Amino acid sequence: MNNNFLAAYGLNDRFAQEATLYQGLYLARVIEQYRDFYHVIAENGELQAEVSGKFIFNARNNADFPTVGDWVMIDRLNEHSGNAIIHQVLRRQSVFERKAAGTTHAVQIVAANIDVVFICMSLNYDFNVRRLERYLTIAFNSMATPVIVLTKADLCTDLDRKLQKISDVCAGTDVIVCSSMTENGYRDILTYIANGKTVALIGSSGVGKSTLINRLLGQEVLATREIRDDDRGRHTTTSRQLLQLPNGGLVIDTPGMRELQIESGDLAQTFDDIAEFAHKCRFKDCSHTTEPGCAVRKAIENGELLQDRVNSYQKLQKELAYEGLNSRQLEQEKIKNMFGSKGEMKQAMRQIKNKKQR
Ligand SMILES: Nc1nc2c(ncn2[C@@H]2O[C@H](COP(=O)(O)OP(=O)(O)OP(=O)(O)O)[C@@H](O)[C@H]2O)c(=O)[nH]1
Ligand SMILES: [Zn+2]
Repeated sequence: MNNNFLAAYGLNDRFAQEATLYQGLYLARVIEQYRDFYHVIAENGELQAEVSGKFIFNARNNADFPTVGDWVMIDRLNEHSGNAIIHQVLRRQSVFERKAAGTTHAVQIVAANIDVVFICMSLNYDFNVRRLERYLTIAFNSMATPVIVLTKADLCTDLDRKLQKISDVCAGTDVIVCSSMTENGYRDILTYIANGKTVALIGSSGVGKSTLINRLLGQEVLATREIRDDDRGRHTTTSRQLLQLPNGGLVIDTPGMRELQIESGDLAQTFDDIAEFAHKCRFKDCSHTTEPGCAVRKAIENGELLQDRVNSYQKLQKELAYEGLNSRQLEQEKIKNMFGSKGEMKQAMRQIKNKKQR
């Protein structure tokens, strides 16, 4: 297998190793998703592919189907006898999901195997610490590493105050300040995009994600807003969803990633300060509203916690869909199906756990 070529598409030892479980099949990465087929990159280059009938039969829900960023096992390396057939999706290292429109239970996977997710927020009108908390929750739940990117520094006059506000809610997450108005305005971001690493950008519309991706690409591949306004639709010049950057990194930019809202998430990590107090509440399922012996309310009274922050925690808690599985649970389910022996499964679970603790 020519893994050097695929390394430029993010192949690492973990996937290469898992691929050896599937004798006679070839490793490929999904770079684009259409309704009924995919574009994948394999060791000889790009191919059109579709899932096998057996795959469809065995799929339990949408989340089982390949998505952009997935590593898959296909049956051929050339197209001469029709589409390549996808037989298997390798276990995802990270996964971004959203609820499918109009349903309460079905989740839709929007991208997989992202190493670093840039949470983009502009320093002017979009600046909102509560929104940042939401995106951090999404990021932590995905198992990708979040980095906060503050855009449009040129439009901000009180940077220090805003940075302080951010450090109050997300100590431990790196923060980058950037601007497209200066030549080197994106230099710091590049330090997070190593060779073969896959990144993605999330954040509200208009914060400058396309501008940033174009800068990273070194060319105007994506239509930014001023171009889009008089030109129909977005991404007019390309429909690629997984792009290679000149420095060897990869960026995933799917419509789904752009529309991510908080739908599932593990709030504990984003709100670990609150969780610490909640631990000491008299009742295990304390809602921190009227219960006696509530350590969270006491912390607010003592000035150890901000009422605002607790409010947004409670609001998010309500919004979270607890029905259905979150992405981590989905992956665990999948491992169970994939690995026959308990030992193999345990090992895989340990890997996930280690990754989570990092
Ligand atoms: N002043 C200033 N404007 C910027 C900066 N970065 C982007 N913009 C402008 O902000 C507008 C929106 O930028 P886009 O890159 O299209 O935003 P986006 O996040 O991709 O938006 P969606 O595609 O809708 O998600 C454009 O007019 C950009 O030129 C910046 O650093 N400073
Ligand atoms: Zn309480």
